[in-house]
Amino acid sequence: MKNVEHYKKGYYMPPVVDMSWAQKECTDKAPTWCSVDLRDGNQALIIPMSLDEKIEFYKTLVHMGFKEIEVGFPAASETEYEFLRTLVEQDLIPDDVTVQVLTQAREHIIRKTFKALEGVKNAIVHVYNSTSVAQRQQVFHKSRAEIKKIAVDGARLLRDLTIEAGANYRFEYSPESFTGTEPEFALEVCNAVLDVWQPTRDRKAIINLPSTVQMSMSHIYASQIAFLSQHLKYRENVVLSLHPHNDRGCGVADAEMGLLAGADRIEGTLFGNGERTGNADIVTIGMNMFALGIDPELDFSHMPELIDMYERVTRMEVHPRQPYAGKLVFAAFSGSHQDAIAKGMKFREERDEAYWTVPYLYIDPHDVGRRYEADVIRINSQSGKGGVGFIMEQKYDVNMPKKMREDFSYFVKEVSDHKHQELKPAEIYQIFSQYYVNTKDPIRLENFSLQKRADRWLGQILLQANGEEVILQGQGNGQLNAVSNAICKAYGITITNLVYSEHDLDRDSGSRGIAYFGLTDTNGKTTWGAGIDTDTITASIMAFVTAINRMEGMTERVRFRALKSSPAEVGQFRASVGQH
Ligand SMILES: CC(=O)SCCNC(=O)CCNC(=O)[C@H](O)C(C)(C)COP(=O)(O)OP(=O)(O)OC[C@H]1O[C@@H](n2cnc3c(N)ncnc32)[C@H](O)[C@@H]1OP(=O)(O)O
Ligand SMILES: CC(C)C(=O)C(=O)O
Ligand SMILES: [Mg+2]
Repeated sequence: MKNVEHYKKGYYMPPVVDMSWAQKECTDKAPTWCSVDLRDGNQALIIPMSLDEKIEFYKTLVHMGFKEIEVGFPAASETEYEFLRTLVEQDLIPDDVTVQVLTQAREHIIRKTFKALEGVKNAIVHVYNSTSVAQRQQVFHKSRAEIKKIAVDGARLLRDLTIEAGANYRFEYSPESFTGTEPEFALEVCNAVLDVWQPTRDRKAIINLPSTVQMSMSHIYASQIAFLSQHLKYRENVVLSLHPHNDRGCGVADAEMGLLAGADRIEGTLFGNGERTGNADIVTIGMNMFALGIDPELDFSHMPELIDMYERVTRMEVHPRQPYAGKLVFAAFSGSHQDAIAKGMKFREERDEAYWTVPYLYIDPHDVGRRYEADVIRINSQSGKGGVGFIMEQKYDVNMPKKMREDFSYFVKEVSDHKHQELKPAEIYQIFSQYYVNTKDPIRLENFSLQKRADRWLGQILLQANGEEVILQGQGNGQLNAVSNAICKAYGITITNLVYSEHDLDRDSGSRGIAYFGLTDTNGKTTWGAGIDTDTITASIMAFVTAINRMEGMTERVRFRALKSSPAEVGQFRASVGQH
């Protein structure tokens, strides 16, 4: 690509670092989470949230279990200031929740921030200044010592104003643009800040290391974190926090690796909203833990409602492929995946497995409030019999014979291919009803009678065919046999193989049953049909008639034979079966 020579790495390797953390597989407990949706997320929106929208978002965060929430930058605007005041005045901060506020390391901004905090019981005051080489050179025009002084002066003011307020606020410091800062210098500044705050076991300080702009692969960021974790003063009294952004698309990976490297806390947002490419996505990080059997201690089980709130108040959209949350993340369109999922679900049901192992589904969609029928098996021209069968069985109780499933799924696939559209379960059922159940063309079952004579059954069947009424007669060793013989003889059909099954439609309010017939002709071609009725024998005859109707050339056959009975014969038959 042109202009590649304009770029070089913008990060700095730590001088020495113990990399043994890289041997760990995963974290074994949830970190302290801090949502920065209402500050970092909000400052990245085209239209920042209104007061009411912030309150709604805040209440959701509390409900999900966040114990630390950065509620804003009170010195930034009237809305930001008012929001914190509203939380205080409406008593919206539970005792176990700490609100966090961000401030630049500038005196008038810090003072305004403290004013906004009046009456807050538990607060974290978060002060930052940029320490990177680029910002020292281009923005602040200051030496390392002068940059350190901004941080230390800010830290002192936080300490003094807290004492003055008689409060017990906790403090957080961020060397902003940490990823573009030499790790030794970031360490020097953080240690100088900690020297001012003198953190204790009961009042720990938070050192937050942001990838304000992500500049390296995740193991490099993590080795920078490890370096600070291993060399910070007062380490046991410091909560080491991460604040990854996503410029290289690795925000979640940075958070996960940073935790392995020694961090205790994560700042991030729901669905990764935030400046430019966003902040680290707490939903993904938390759900990644969940999927490994580690309790994230945040509740993501109402994901659809969470998305609804998020999209409404931020005016952002959750991407359909957003991990764990997107509309399509549990969807399988392709036949072999659907087949494996349907079999995996059955296996799980039969074996009552303790652990989730269903192929192609990383987690159980139910755990995040999603539904199998609507979200998992989705039908289009890539789908197969497993998927169509799954929908028909799970949603409509229709359990077709295996070969019929195949036949029906090819039929459905063709419809989808021609329409160039996904087919929803209701559309699939409609296709089934229209083409495979109780069909009336070219022959329509009007009535029938069955009588047993010695060990034989005599069948009479009244049909409407070719615009005429016709009574057919046949006999056989069973009821269905008598009817099928009558029809086959009349229309010259030879059946070489026959498959039959039936079952109740358990969820059907009219307590109907369904019967299926597969009829193989002399060319070896099998045609399928189904019949639904409250009476089992009627359902079976309907299924047989449907399979006959669906046979190739049946319309021509019916027209050619042009069978008809006289009105007197039909009237007599009707009277004999009690039909008027
Ligand atoms: C990576 C991050 O997300 S950091 C958070 C960023 N978020 C925001 O900025 C949103 C809220 N901010 C605001 O509303 C405004 O910036 C305010 C109200 C806080 C301040 O506005 P202004 O007074 O106009 O200052 P502005 O933010 O433009 O900063 C410019 C000055 O502050 C200095 N400055 C910027 N950040 C800091 C800091 N963290 N500490 C100390 N000084 C700083 C700059 O060097 C510059 O100084 P100069 O005037 O001597 O050149
Ligand atoms: C204020 C700091 C922590 C920040 O948002 C960043 O550096 O990304
Ligand atoms: Mg940020």
